[in-house]
Amino acid sequence: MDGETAPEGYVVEKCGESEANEEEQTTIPENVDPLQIFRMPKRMTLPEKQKNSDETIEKNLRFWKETLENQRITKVLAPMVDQSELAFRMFTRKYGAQLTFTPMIHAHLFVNDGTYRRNSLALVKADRPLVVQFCANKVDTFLAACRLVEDVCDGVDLNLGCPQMVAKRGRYGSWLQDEVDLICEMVSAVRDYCRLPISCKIRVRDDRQQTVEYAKRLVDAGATMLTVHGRTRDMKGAETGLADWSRIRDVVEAVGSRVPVMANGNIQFPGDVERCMQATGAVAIMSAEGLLYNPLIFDDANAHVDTWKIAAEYLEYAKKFNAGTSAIRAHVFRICHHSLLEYEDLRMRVSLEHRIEDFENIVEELAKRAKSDAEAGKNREVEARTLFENIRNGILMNAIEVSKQPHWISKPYFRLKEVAKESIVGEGEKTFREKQKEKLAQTAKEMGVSMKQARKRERRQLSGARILEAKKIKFPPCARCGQPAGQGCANSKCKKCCRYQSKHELLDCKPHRYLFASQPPAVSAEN
Ligand SMILES: Cc1cc2nc3c(=O)[nH]c(=O)nc-3n(C[C@H](O)[C@H](O)[C@H](O)COP(=O)(O)O)c2cc1C
Repeated sequence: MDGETAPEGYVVEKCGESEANEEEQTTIPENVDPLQIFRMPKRMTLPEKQKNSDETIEKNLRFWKETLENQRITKVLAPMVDQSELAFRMFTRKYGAQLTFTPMIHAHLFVNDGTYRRNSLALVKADRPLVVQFCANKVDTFLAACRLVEDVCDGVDLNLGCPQMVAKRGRYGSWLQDEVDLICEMVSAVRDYCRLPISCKIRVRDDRQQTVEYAKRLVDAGATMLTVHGRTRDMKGAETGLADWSRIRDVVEAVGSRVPVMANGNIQFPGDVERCMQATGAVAIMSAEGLLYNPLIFDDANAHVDTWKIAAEYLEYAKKFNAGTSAIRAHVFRICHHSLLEYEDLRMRVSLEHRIEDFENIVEELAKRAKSDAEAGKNREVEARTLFENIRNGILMNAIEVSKQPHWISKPYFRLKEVAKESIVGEGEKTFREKQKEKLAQTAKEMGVSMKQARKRERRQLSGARILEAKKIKFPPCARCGQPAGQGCANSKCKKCCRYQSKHELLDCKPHRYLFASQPPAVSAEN
């Protein structure tokens, strides 16, 4: 089936897939437990396309303004690929997030691939209000995707901010901002034919006036809410830098009376929400990285606590809401970022483990070490309090100050460029990055290869050495043959030696699934 030109009322299914028994329920039943997980069905039928009445369009236009006002929503969790998954959405809600966005979903895959659809969207009734975000570059596909989620969320959003190369190749995100007519057509189609209000998430353009014109066009086309990220498309990776809140204010002044504008960028400390609202005039604040490194920044009372406590609680949510391994790993990395820089072996374990129990063990170990670090003389109480006081007094903590705080206290992550801005580097001195670059140029020259190749080789060597190092930690040698022993093996042996010993001595080893003691050999897993 061609998702781009699909006729009305078609059945959406993956090519070659026949799932006669698959449920076709597309709404969350009324009497369901608010925490029960609902997944999108693999097979879905789009109802007849009907044009919205003027009243519906008018109602949708008012929806976000009234919802944000009535529910006093000011704190919003940003859409983040693999990171604003159900578990993290629910976790941040506990600590102050009032509106959440799903990770970006590819509209084309969502419409055409039942397996992708099922895996890309997990929902619970308690996670509302919720916006489902799509990326798309075709009017029909985008509209079909939006109509598929009509009964499971409160709004749909078009991602016009993603600056990555993958988005450039796929022609979506911020790379679509050069095709404003197409964007407007997509937005208008949803306004006219979908029951949900449509919003857009944009980046500021290089030029102030251009940004304002862009925002006006989107609102004219039917956008009922705008999120403005105060960085341009080129501000990414090492060049991320600080968001410019004054550029967000331009948009608020231009269209703020017609639709709500949310500000995004640089929310890293609790007080930043109020500061940003004041500086931009935006009605609400959206945070992404700030919440990843410290999921409690929206909760002024608890904002700076031990990272291992936060990580342990997140893992409970991950278990409850069935988060995927890559999302869990990335969250543990970010929440415990500063501590994992101290404990290299734990960092390696985070990158290699897969099971949730393993992540729990790592966090437990981190807690033990952090506590003993604290007992070993660092004046944790005073330092933590200083950090909090500084924030409360509205003194924006600079990177140097933050880096002085104990690593186990949650705090934001600063990129080198921002650190440099905060005058960690004296005048005329070279930044860490510049020094690294010089070193790499020297290596490349010696090896007679390009800088890119030299960097690749360096990385390969580094990761090889790290994996070997981690393997040493993970797999102690088998007590019999010296090969790596199985993880958690009851006999401290490799699989083969464990089987030999278990069979002859009638022992159980659960990790290797040998049950010679508890089950007769005939039904043992060795067969
Ligand atoms: C891990 C990660 C994933 C992201 N994924 C998305 C996404 O799916 N859709 C989107 O519009 N923006 C995405 N973004 C951008 C954020 O929503 C946000 O606009 C950006 O990080 C700036 O906000 P911040 O300064 O609070 O981090 C992502 C950002 C991060 C860090």
